[in-house]
Amino acid sequence: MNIHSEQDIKKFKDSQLLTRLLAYALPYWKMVLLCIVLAFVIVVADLARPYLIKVAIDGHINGLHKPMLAADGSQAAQLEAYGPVTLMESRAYVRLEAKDANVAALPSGMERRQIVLIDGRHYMISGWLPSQQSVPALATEAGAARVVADGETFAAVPLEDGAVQLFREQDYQGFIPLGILFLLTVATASILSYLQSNLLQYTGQTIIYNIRDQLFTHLSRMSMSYFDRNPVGRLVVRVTQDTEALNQLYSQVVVNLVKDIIILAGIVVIMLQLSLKLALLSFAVIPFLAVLTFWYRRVIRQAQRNSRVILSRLNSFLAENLSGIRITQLFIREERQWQQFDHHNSEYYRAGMRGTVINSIFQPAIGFLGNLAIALLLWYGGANVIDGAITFGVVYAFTHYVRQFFQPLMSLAEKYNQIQTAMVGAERIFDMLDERPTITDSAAPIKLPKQVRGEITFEHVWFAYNNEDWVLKDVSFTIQPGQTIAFVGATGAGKSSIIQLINRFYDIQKGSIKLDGVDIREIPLDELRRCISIVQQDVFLFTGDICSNIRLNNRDITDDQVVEAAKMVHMDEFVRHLPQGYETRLGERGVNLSLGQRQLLSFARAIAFRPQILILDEATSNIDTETELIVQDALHSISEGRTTLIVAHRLSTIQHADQIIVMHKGKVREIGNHYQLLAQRGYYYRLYELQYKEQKPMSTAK
Ligand SMILES: Nc1ncnc2c1ncn2[C@@H]1O[C@H](COP(=O)(O)OP(=O)(O)OP(=O)(O)O)[C@@H](O)[C@H]1O
Repeated sequence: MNIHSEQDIKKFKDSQLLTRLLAYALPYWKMVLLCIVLAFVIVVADLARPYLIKVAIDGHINGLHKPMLAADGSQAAQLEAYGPVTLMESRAYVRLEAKDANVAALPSGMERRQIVLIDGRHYMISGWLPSQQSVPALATEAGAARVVADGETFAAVPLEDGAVQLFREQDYQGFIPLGILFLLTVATASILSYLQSNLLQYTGQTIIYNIRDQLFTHLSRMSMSYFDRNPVGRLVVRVTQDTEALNQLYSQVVVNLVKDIIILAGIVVIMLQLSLKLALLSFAVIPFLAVLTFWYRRVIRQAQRNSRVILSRLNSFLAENLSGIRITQLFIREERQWQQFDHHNSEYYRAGMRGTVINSIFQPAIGFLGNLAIALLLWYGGANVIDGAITFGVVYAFTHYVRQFFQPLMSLAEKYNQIQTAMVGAERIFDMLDERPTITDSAAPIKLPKQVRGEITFEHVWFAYNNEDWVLKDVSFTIQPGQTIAFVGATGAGKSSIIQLINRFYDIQKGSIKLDGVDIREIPLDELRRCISIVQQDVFLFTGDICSNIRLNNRDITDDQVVEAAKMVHMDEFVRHLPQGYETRLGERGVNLSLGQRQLLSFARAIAFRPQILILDEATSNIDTETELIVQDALHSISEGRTTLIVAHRLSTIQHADQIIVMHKGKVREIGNHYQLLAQRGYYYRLYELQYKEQKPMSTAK
């Protein structure tokens, strides 16, 4: 399988994903609950505003022309039951809500009054206009002013500006608490929104922090075969990008979704309360909305998945190609690599465009439906205001509520994107977390004694990386404690594989590998690895200084031990010449050290850890002959009392080994020391001959 072929994982049901995602949020349920409570208060404050405006319009701006009750000043206390009383010329007046005006029987001593506006002048008429759409006109009858409306005639008294002001006074007074309330709702909503968003961010970031930690710990336990299958780029995307998508889910979506639901429910309730007819009219667009949302959900989900898969491929490709940029440039493969990149890039572009097109249809369509609802309101509500069935304030409030109703729907697209991205991210993360390391401790591990002897036995070992092509076939040998053993053989013979098996980077399929007589599968992994150090041809340096690279942050290794190890491999002198000595920082992958210097550092690292078993896999291949002689010399003393395994192509480096194991096509071909093998005149002899033929005459006896 091509490692770039990022899979579209569809292992989990959405409900499973949600349950697992919620499980991460569970420890923070108090915070989440607090956020939801805050969201509730914010919604109440938000929804109160249009209602306050409605009260201002209907109660005060249009309040002057409401039907009134009038009584003698002495009855003012009685009138106060209806609302604030205005006193004018020893008469008391009180406004009635439109519905109170339908009461036919008047309490005794009370009269109907209403202020009407005709040709820019206010008149107080003795009675109520028959309906709100009545158009009053002035008529004079025997010198007295009369007002005629819908065939009814009312006695009328013109009101002076001062008198109108008197009636307006309660409106001016009414605006003050309304204004303060309005301001309070704005301030409350703003402050609580600030608190809520910070709290949400905090919760989201903490959850994601935990997930990232879990991922990293999980990854560091994974077996080598997992890393063979998964390119680094992909894993990096998982830990950084996919977790960020989850953060969005926790900090933006979850609580806001609850908030949106409260808003929608709240608006529906308020609308039904204010006017059943207008509410039903506004809801007429909901079926269209449902169809639109259903369509959107279906298409965007697929588009999102595609886009994520392609992005992951692009990232993996980038990560791999940037690490290998030297090779690309050396072999002048830029054009070809660019073509491949361009292919991924344009696929991602197309996937992105598809998402954009879908969104660019959905959002305006929702907007259109919202405006359609408002148009219906204006048409029907407007006509009803004129008829007097609905007040202007209600229609005004409705237009606001419809807008507020559609706002969460408009941002639904965005949220849906976030949810989808998060779900895809969650799928990948859980898929990764569910992958169990294939190399684990056995159920009942056997602890090693404090002092490991270092005897290694291979008994009929069969091994394949992919369970098919045998790399090692029936390999058996024993290495006595403290012995130095060398592996030789052609490229691909299986030497490095043997090394990888000893520290259980991979597990074998058949046979057994034993350390001090215990099958290594029974030994706790960290105990096994603690007693083995490996020096490889390709040395990896971590960002940090030389000292930390030698001791790999192991606090048990003192500074003196680091220096001692460096001295043993003759690295000390060179390090002391560096500007900051052991504290010299190494750039990413230690670009400021030569290959040979890196290998020396790797030697020092292996020695500092004082392992019982030392493995050198082509460890001196990059070191010059002179330094190699010094290192060989050092090796002599280092390998004293330690089991040492050496893989080398240069036979000169392994002649002193106690045993040489000659590998050929995954099998042990010959075993013996240098002289025994030469005497056998077999495969080793031929190798030796090839390497030394031109340098010195053959000597097989000593
Ligand atoms: N990580 C891996 N995944 C799959 N196959 C592998 C892996 N590493 C090595 N192999 C295969 O195993 C076989 C033996 O490889 P190994 O590295 O053990 O040989 P070697 O004798 O050490 O060779 P060299 O002298 O070149 O280092 C090779 O055919 C190689 O293709």
